[in-house]
Amino acid sequence: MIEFKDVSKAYTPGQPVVSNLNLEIRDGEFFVLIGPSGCGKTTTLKMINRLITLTTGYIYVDNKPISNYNIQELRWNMGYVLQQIALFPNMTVEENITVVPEMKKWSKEQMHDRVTELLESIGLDEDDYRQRKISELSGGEQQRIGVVRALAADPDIILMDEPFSALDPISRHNLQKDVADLQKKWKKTVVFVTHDMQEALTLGDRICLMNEGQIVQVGTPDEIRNHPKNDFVRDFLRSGNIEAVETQTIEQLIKIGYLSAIKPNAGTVQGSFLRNNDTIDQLVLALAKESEVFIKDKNDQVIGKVTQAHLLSYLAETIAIRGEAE
Ligand SMILES: Nc1ncnc2c1ncn2[C@@H]1O[C@H](COP(=O)(O)OP(=O)(O)OP(=O)(O)O)[C@@H](O)[C@H]1O
Repeated sequence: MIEFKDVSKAYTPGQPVVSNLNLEIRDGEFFVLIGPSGCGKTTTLKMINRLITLTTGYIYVDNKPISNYNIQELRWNMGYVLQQIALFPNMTVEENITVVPEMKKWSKEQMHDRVTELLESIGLDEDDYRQRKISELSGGEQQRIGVVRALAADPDIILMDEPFSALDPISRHNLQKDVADLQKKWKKTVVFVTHDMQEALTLGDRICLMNEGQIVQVGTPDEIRNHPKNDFVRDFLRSGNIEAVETQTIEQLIKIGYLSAIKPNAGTVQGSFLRNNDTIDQLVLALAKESEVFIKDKNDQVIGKVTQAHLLSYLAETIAIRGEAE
């Protein structure tokens, strides 16, 4: 667990950019820090691995103040992924991934197996990618390597600072999915900074919305969407084109009848699947590739399918309604 107790940071004495932060980030949780530019997200994140020294208060990792840790021990146990890909361009993929395991004196065999495992986990062919130089990879591939490098020495905590903001929407979406899958698989505690509300709602188990160095609201995506604490939270939701949960999830299409039944006795259903509480954005991406997508409910039961025609009709209606409102 990571715990903030009355934490403040002032780069200039008397002018705190983060004030009286009290937070508990649970083990295995995907915790998102979000807020407008300059609100103190990066400062908060970097205080956790002591890249920035806090001014007052305490941060505890597993009940021990971070100041009591040997700094190497602390950082080796925290993966760190940045927006600017901080890989070594002239070194190979393998050499980049094994920087920390190398420092921790893992055996050659252990490191080789770990690289294989990590490349597999992000769908990159190990024979093709292991010996490639970073400079020979696309931006999306580089950022994938950045993510698995942070996982290489099996840290308990991963800190991520706007890791996908420089990527195109498709690479971004794919990497979001990879990171969500990796976090679930390896049960890491992730602290993730973003200013993109859609990203926060998709990835976060809990979201901490900050403004001017203070916490405005902490809650699950549903709590934030359904019970925004004040107008600032409402405005921030709107900035991500998120009005309210029911207008933005597949459930909305289902409610108005855009769901086709699947023939009884159709046998095993094959194709793409989404859940009724997934977002319309996810549906758009899925239906850009397939003509129909099967929808599951929260109990994992397939309840029907949504087609491209359904989506188009729904979007046309939404545009028409917006037009009337304006
Ligand atoms: N090294 C520094 N020295 C002085 N002031 C700083 C320093 N780093 C950040 N600040 C200031 O602290 C405040 C918070 O910055 P921080 O980078 O934490 O915000 P942020 O929410 O991550 O912003 P962004 O989304 O733009 O990255 C800003 O006003 C910034 O100008």
